[in-house]
Amino acid sequence: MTATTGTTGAPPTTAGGTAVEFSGVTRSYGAVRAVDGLALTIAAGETVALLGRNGAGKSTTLSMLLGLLPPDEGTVALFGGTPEAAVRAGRVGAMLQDGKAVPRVTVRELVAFVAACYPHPMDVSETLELAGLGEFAGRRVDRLSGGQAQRVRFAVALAGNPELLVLDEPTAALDVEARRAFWRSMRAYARRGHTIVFSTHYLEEADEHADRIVVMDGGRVVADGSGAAIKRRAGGTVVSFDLAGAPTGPLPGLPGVSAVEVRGDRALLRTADSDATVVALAGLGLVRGLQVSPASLEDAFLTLTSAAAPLAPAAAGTPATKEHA
Ligand SMILES: Nc1ncnc2c1ncn2[C@@H]1O[C@H](COP(=O)(O)OP(=O)(O)OP(=O)(O)O)[C@@H](O)[C@H]1O
Repeated sequence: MTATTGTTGAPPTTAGGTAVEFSGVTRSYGAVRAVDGLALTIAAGETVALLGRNGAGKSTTLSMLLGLLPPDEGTVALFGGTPEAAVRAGRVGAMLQDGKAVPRVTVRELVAFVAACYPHPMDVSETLELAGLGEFAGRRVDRLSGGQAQRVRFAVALAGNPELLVLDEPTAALDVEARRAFWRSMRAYARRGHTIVFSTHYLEEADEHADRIVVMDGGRVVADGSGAAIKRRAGGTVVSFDLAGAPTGPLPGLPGVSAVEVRGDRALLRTADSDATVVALAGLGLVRGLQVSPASLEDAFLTLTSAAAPLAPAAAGTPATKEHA
């Protein structure tokens, strides 16, 4: 990707190379293993979503990436050096989940102050524009709504014109319109050749805005690839029907079936061969309300993580795979 900027100074651009590298990283809090043997390489210029449920280990991963938390085991490298060195050199901008507003300064003053701390900052007006703060530039930062304050945190992350932008659940407090505007800005920043890592609970956001989705669960990477590749890997087809009191015992053994889930009186079978599954179901007389549909990204996500508690787990014990569409 080529970097084009309309910024002041001469921002360093990362043409190729590795931006982020986790090798065998583990981190526990007491008895809780928040991140468990993480190996992850992110190339410069990639936009990567860390997708996972509450407690999957995303924030802990991002804290280690930023050098805010040391790993118990393993190493984290940014641009081939330590996270601390990359942060000190102004190569990293971060937007974390919390962060208190500084009282009594205006949005523009705050962004200008932060920009001045970096060797190759972005032009302040451009930063405000990109973060959707043009009309609030003169407003005190402690007099903003939750969504506006979130945009200020985005502006602060952008101010240094970082090569690597790290965003922990960046759209959590934003309404639909602000969310759209945020992603537009983020994509514009990514097009300049910068690397972006963001965490999210939202499958659609990950699918729509990232080049690559890293699905975490229980501190581990359970899938890594494009949205399409993840759907392919965990998806296949879902065949569903009304159980009407029929026993579920034979379902996991039907041809093609990789996972079985029961929601109320409905059985959902994930299958790699829907024709064979449907024929077998017909043989058992289980065709009431029969539906055959492609697996959604959400289906894939539920298969890859343990939330669905499938009767016959599809991928239990299999290592995470990496695929690209
Ligand atoms: N400071 C802490 N002390 C003890 N346990 C913690 C601490 N921070 C996180 N944990 C635990 O570590 C695990 C991973 O938490 P983490 O915050 O990294 O997950 P997450 O994917 O970011 O979750 P969320 O989406 O809810 O922010 C969870 O089980 C959490 O309860």
